[in-house]
Amino acid sequence: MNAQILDGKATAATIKAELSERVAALAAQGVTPGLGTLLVGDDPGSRWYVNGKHKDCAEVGIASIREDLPAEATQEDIEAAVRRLNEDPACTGYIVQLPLPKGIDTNRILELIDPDKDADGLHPTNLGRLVLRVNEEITSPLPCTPRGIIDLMLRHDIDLKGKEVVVLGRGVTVGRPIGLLLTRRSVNATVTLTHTGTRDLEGLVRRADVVVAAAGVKDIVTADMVKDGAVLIDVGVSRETDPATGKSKVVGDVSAGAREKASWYSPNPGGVGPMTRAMLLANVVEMAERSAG
Ligand SMILES: Nc1nc(=O)c2c([nH]1)NC[C@@H]1CN(c3ccc(C(=O)N[C@@H](CCC(=O)O)C(=O)O)cc3)C=[N+]21
Repeated sequence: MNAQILDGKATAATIKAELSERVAALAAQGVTPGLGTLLVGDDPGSRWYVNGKHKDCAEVGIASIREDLPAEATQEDIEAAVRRLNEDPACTGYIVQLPLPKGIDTNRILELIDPDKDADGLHPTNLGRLVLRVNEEITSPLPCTPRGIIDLMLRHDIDLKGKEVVVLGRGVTVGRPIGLLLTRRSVNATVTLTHTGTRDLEGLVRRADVVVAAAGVKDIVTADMVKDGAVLIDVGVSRETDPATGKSKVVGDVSAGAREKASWYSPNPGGVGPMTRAMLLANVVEMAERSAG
């Protein structure tokens, strides 16, 4: 089978164009959404991600607010920056770039974020709302990566009702929250969450109509594990040096052989990453729309 590509980059561009119109409508009401970022330290990867978020904002007309702290910043310094963002009226939503330096109590920082400004949708209050609101509309920010994965499939008319979805990886940003979204009545998928303690991973994956691979283990999804015609969403990020160029490159969880058996395949890079960024913008626009009434 020749898998069709779930092109996250192109889909994200479409979403950004839609969001630009909504930002223009807000501007007509005198409202400008503003995304804040809090970055601690000088890790080049984290800096690259944060710069990308501000570039995305500029493209759709969202204002940018930056708090950049040195690697030596203390718990108190970071908490003070969170309070500034909570109080800044120009900042309608913001993210704390993860990971934070060693020695920092990350959960304490994340819990200080005003839930109404939680652009990542990862504050305990917003995760709790996701748990509680099974059927009714959710009017709080949703976790960006899970939302992006589901949106990418639905925009390609992949029907998820009654489908068996197997998720690899129990991380807080993808594996744990995605089941909450997929099992809402409006989506109605059946979800199995697998992790390092799972027995018979192969057997579970072989049943799956949709595999969301977010383990962060290169090629963990092999051809013999995958049902013909499955939808494969490659989320995991590992880095390795490309022998041809000597440069570091992203490698996903889905092997080349597995890809061949898929009906649809979301590549990595070029799939879920750009969708995550687009959903961050969607959360910021929606938060501004809600506060504009
Ligand atoms: N508070 C917080 N929120 C996050 O959402 C968050 C975070 N911290 N820390 C780090 C991870 C990672 N993450 C990515 C976002 C976009 C791409 C992305 O757009 N990647 C491109 C390019 C990849 C490349 O070539 O390096 C792609 O997949 O095509 C990747 C990774 C968000 N994260």
